[in-house]
Amino acid sequence: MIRIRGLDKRYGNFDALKNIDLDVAPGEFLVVLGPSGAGKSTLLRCINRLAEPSGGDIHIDGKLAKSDGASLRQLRRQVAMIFQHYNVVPRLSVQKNVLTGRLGAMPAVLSWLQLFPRADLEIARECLRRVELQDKAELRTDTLSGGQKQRVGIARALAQQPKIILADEPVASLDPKTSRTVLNYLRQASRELGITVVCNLHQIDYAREFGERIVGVSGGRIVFEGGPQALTDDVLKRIYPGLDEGERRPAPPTPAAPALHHMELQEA
Ligand SMILES: Nc1ncnc2c1ncn2[C@@H]1O[C@H](COP(=O)(O)OP(=O)(O)OP(=O)(O)O)[C@@H](O)[C@H]1O
Repeated sequence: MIRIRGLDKRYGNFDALKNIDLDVAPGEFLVVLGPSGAGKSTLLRCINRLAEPSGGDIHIDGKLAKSDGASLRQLRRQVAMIFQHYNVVPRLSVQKNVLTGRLGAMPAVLSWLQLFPRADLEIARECLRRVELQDKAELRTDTLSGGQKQRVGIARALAQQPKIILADEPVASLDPKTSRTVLNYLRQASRELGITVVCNLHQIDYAREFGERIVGVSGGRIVFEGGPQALTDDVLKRIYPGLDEGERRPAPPTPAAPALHHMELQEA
């Protein structure tokens, strides 16, 4: 579904990605693991052309990705994105946020007027049902907890009916229990709908639990590719050079201070 060959991305003199070769199979749930600054976000942003590669080729579903307007529109319809900070519109209802996933598929005049055909309203309802937020459809999105906002982000991505979802650290701002819930919704959708998912994660334990395959990125290069069982201590040393064993161990199941806010807002 995704075929990357010789991908380079430079920012000035800095090599953010160096000679990346990567294949992602249709329907696969691939986790990209690596320390901060490794190049994980840059990799996703090159795949959907939010960042222009400095060299190399990316094929999506057999087609060479290009940067002209028509190619970009087609690419953005096929590839949805989920962000760390949810990127929902706070004052809009949950349903309207999900419907924004339909805008790329609508005639321009209807999207300007925000007139959604009945079929799109049905798609939005079905996507909200998948993340079990159908009862919150009419609420303003800023009344939801962090985990619920990310479920809206997933529903919006699904409403796009994409072939690929790129998830850029989708649970970095959430406590462990909520993180697993959110990743489960994403995995379920991928399995049931056959959507290819590339998911950037910081957390080793989630990578092992959710990744069908894991790619380790360090210093802009792929330093590991394999199944969760192959993610040994030696491999982790390659992905996280300079960190001692204790630091590489999964975080204890207590939420970090910033996540407490989300915990307080969670549903009972
Ligand atoms: N627009 C930019 N201009 C200059 N440098 C950039 C830009 N975007 C990213 N970089 C640099 O490229 C490197 C890789 O960044 P990237 O955001 O891809 O890392 P990451 O692995 O996603 O990190 P994190 O987990 O902290 O988000 C970093 O050193 C970053 O500072």
